[in-house]
Amino acid sequence: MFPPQRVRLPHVAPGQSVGLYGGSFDPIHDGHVLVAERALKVLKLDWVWWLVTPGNPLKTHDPAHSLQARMAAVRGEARHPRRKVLGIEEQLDVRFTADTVAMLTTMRPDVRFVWLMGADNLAGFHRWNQWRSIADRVPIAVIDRPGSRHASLSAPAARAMAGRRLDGEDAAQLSHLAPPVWTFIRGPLSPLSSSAIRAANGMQKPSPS
Ligand SMILES: Nc1ncnc2c1ncn2[C@@H]1O[C@H](COP(=O)(O)OP(=O)(O)OP(=O)(O)O)[C@@H](O)[C@H]1O
Ligand SMILES: O=C(O)c1ccc[n+]([C@@H]2O[C@H](COP(=O)([O-])O)[C@@H](O)[C@H]2O)c1
Repeated sequence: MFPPQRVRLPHVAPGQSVGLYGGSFDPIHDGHVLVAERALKVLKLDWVWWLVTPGNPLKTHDPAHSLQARMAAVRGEARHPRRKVLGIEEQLDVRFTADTVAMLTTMRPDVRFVWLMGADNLAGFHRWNQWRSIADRVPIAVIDRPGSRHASLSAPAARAMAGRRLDGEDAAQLSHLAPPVWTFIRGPLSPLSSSAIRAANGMQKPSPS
């Protein structure tokens, strides 16, 4: 299905765990860094791979910054150890997370991948292309976000996967469990959003998170 030879993945030892943190990062802000660092710690991950998307398939506007500029900014700002910054969706010309996850789990079946997302994304997860196939392939960690907790936990995908929810206190086990399985991670919150930053810079109106 995919031509893996077109993409080189970072080194990761067999059996290690990798948090896949997909995002527009248009631009990156401290809320993103908080999410990655919290996931790394709470889930006891070996790595976080920042997957900078060429463009969110559900967003109607193109990113304000080029993929190269966004990746460079992520490299500059996300200085936590154990991070890698990838543009594999551009390299493979895929846009849907289901395809990205299928490719990665096929290429590295010996790695424990976990998908990371903010709570606002769980609220709309049921609208993603083949969302159930994503949930069937990798555990999912949802990180709390101001104003999104209720909408996410009562969303169609959360209800559909209610029986597969792991208590947040057991989050360190998540990457060891067979999907579908997910957990909700609470902790320090950041009110930051890229759309508010773009609006403050006169780039576009803030979008509701
Ligand atoms: N402040 C935050 N707290 C928790 N999660 C966040 C926060 N900001 C972004 N995220 C999560 O990080 C990932 C990437 O988000 P994205 O790059 O779209 O940033 P954003 O601030 O939500 O942008 P926009 O305002 O343009 O929608 C998503 O999973 C999103 O839910
Ligand atoms: O595959 C989909 O249908 C899909 C729909 C919406 C968002 N995503 C992915 O979700 C991640 C977060 O996107 P964003 O724009 O909220 O940062 C990013 O990796 C997107 O490609 C994926």
